[in-house]
Amino acid sequence: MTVLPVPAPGRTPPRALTIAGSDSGGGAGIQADLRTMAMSGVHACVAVAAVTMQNTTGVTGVHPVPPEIVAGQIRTVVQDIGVQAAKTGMVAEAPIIEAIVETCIGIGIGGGRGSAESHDGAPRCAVPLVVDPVCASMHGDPLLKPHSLAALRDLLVPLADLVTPNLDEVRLLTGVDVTDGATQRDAARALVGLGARWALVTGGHLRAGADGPTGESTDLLFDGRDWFEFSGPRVHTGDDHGGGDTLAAAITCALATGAAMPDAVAHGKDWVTRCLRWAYPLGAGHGPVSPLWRLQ
Ligand SMILES: Nc1ncnc2c1ncn2[C@@H]1O[C@H](COP(=O)(O)OP(=O)(O)O)[C@@H](O)[C@H]1O
Ligand SMILES: Cc1ncc(COP(=O)(O)OP(=O)(O)O)c(N)n1
Repeated sequence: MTVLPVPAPGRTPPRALTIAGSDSGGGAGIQADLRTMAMSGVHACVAVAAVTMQNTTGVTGVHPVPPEIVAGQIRTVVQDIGVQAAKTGMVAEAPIIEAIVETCIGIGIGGGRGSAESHDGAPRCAVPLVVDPVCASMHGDPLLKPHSLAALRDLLVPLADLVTPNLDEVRLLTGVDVTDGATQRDAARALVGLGARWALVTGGHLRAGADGPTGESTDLLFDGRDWFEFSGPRVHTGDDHGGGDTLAAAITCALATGAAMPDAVAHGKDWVTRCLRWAYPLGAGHGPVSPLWRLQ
C-alpha cells in the first residue's frame, strides 16, 4: 500500500479530521497534515487547537484556541461531513485536552483499550483516533504547557487507538529512556499500559548503530499481544521538520480507507521515508519533509 487509491472524479473521498496546532512556517502541525492528506486523496477537516508563530529556526509564540471553539470545530464538521479517522497533534494545554476528550467520547471518536468491546460484548465501531503526543518542537520550544502532561497522559492517550510518540515524548509519558530495541519494547508496553490500544515507538532518532547494523530506522508497534517492526533506510538529512506529524497523518489516511492498524502503519512508515528523501532546505533552520514526491 505505497499510495492510497485516488477517488474517482465527482466521488466523495474518505474524510479525516486533524485536531492540532498551526505552524506558520508550513512544515509541521496542521499544515503538514493537510499536505499529506491532500496528497493521499483524503479530504481533510480541521480543528485548530493553537496558533504558533514559528519558522524553520523555532517557535516564538503560541496562542491557544479557547476549548469550546476547539470542541465546536470537531462537532461541526463531524455532524455534517462525517470522518472515517481522526488524529491529534499539538493540543497545547489541559483545558483544550479535556474539551477534545469529552467531545470525542460524545461523538464516537477513539476509544483506546476501553473500546475493544461495548458493554454487551459486541465490537465497537468508533472512528479510529491517532494521538501524536506533541510536547515540544525539534528545537525544544514547548508546545504543551508544563502542567498539562498529566492530562495528555491520563485523558488523551487512553482514548487513542494508536499513540505515536517520538523518543522525547516517550520519556515524558512513561519515564522510559529508549536507547535500543529492548528499551523500545519496554516503552511500548508502558504506553499500552497507559490505555492506548496500539503503541508505535518510533526509532528515527535512535543513533545509527544502536538502531541496527544496517543504518535502518525501525519503528515498533505493539497492541499488548503482538509485536510488529517497520524498518526503513535511514535518510541522512537535517531537513526533517514535520516528520512525526507526517507519519501520523499518513497512518490516519490509511485508517480512513479502512486499513487494519499494522497495514496502516506500514503505509505511514513508507510514506514518511519517501517524504524524508524529498525533504528540502528552507529558511535558515530545518526544512520540512515533503510529500511532493507524489506529484511526479
Ligand atoms: N533520519 C531518518 N531516516 C529515516 N527515517 C526517519 C529518520 N528520522 C525519523 N525517521 C522516521 O520518521 C518518523 C517520524 O520520526 P520521529 O522521530 O517520531 O519524528 P518527530 O521527532 O518529528 O516526531 C518515524 O517513522 C521515524 O522512524
Ligand atoms: C504546530 C506544531 N505542531 C507540531 C510540531 C512538531 O512537529 P513534529 O513533526 O512532531 O516534530 P518536529 O518537526 O518539531 O521534529 C510543531 N513543530 N508545530
